Amino acid sequence: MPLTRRSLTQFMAAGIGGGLLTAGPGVRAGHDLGDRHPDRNGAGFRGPRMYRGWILYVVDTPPSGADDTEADQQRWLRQYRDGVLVVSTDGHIADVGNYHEVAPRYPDIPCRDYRGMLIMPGFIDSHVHYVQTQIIASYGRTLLEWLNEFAFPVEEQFSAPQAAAAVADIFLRYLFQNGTTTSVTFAATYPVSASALFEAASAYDMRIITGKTWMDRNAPPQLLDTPESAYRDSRELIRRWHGKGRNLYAITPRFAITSTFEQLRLAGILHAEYPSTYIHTHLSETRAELALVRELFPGFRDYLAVYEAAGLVTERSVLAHGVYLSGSELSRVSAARSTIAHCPTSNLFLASGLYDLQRANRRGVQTSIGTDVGGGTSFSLLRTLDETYKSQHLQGYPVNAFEMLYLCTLGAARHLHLAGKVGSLDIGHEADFVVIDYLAQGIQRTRMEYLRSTGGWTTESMLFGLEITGDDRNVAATYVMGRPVYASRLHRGSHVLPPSRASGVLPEGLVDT
Ligand SMILES: Nc1nc2[nH]cnc2c(=O)[nH]1
Repeated sequence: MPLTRRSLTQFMAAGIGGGLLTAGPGVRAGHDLGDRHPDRNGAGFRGPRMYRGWILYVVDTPPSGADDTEADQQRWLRQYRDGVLVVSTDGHIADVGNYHEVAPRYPDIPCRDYRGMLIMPGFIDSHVHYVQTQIIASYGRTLLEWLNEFAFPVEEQFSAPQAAAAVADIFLRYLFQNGTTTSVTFAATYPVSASALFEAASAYDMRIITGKTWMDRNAPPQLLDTPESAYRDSRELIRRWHGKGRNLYAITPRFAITSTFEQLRLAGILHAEYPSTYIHTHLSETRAELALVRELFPGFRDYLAVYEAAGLVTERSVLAHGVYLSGSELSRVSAARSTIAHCPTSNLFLASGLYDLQRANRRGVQTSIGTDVGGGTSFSLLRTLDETYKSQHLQGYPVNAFEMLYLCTLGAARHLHLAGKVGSLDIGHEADFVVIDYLAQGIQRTRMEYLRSTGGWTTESMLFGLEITGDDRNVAATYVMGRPVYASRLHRGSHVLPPSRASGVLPEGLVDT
């Protein structure tokens, strides 16, 4: 079934449920609340803000069992049922706590009322391919066929700066629509494809981790680079983007099948030269891939050993999938403090296999969650947690609601060395947060009414219901560095500007929220 390529014009016209609200770099001036001042566009005021709602976030690793009492939960959970989040002008969290204790301290700061909704840290997607946005749900193939038939052809389009910029912008809007505020994403082999995403993310002051993909074999010739060109181009991109604003660079060899050892070795050398970059690659996703890696690298004891020999297994490595890792490989991933990005919607869609989270936990392996679009089937981390639960439950590990939240907020932030910045709503963090209407769907209200009547309505049951039934319909608003970047049509107030035009042009003016 050949992929029909939609023109970008058609693509951009495709609707998104809510709307982009505002973009542009925030003002950085320390962590004080700051003075009110006109926005750079001159429309509306930027100043400190308060947000009232049910504030919920994890502050430490939740235990695996599901039977902690609410008192035990104090160790690793923060929640303020009638809470308030105070955000400074420079987009950091200045205060957080119970509304009636905290709000009186800030009598002059306007408050947005989100009572009846949750306020949680923005989600962190630890593995996704922005360049595969258009090929989501491409039918009936397993990984290697799917790459040849769908992924490689669409990625060829990203040599054109305009095409890359258009998809980068719409990709970010899908992330915001789904409450995602940090993303570790593949680009294509073309350097311009990485620059386009850095540029688009910079316009929102969003934290993005990406890099050009390295591939010097086993892919269409148009997509190939060489060890030297990949090294040179990546080094140039690192110098241009890494650490600029909130942008971070990931050295991104696709996987062992599409790189010679010489290329992998150069990727490792580049990482050693720029140790604050990340390594982002795929590892041990399908049996067919494993067999091919064995053929291509006959001298190595296993798949991981290829990356180890190239210097690619470090505490800054994000290794996507890890479905078929041996005990020895898991122990070595754990010792290196690398992270496995678990991508259940993709693993099920491509029939790759089931990642064993409990086994990984027992070996001390750090796991985060990735949507892996376009192999994955949704940009929603909530949808992805639903599939996480099912994939793990099938293997005897019905992962609990708080562990799932941890995996795509604080846990991911820790694994990415971003703790203290994102993944939490404690004071001093960057104000990336999502407002969740946990009763947006009728079935969620029906469920709550039943649980309330039977005494089963707790934070945990609310959260679990959200993770299993939730999706972008539950995302009321998304904020990046304290600025609103998305508000759903359902939840938008009259003070909010109309959505941007579908052309992808950024809206003028600001939302006074
Ligand atoms: N899911 C997935 N696995 C890969 N392995 C190598 N490339 C890819 C890709 O694009 N998607």
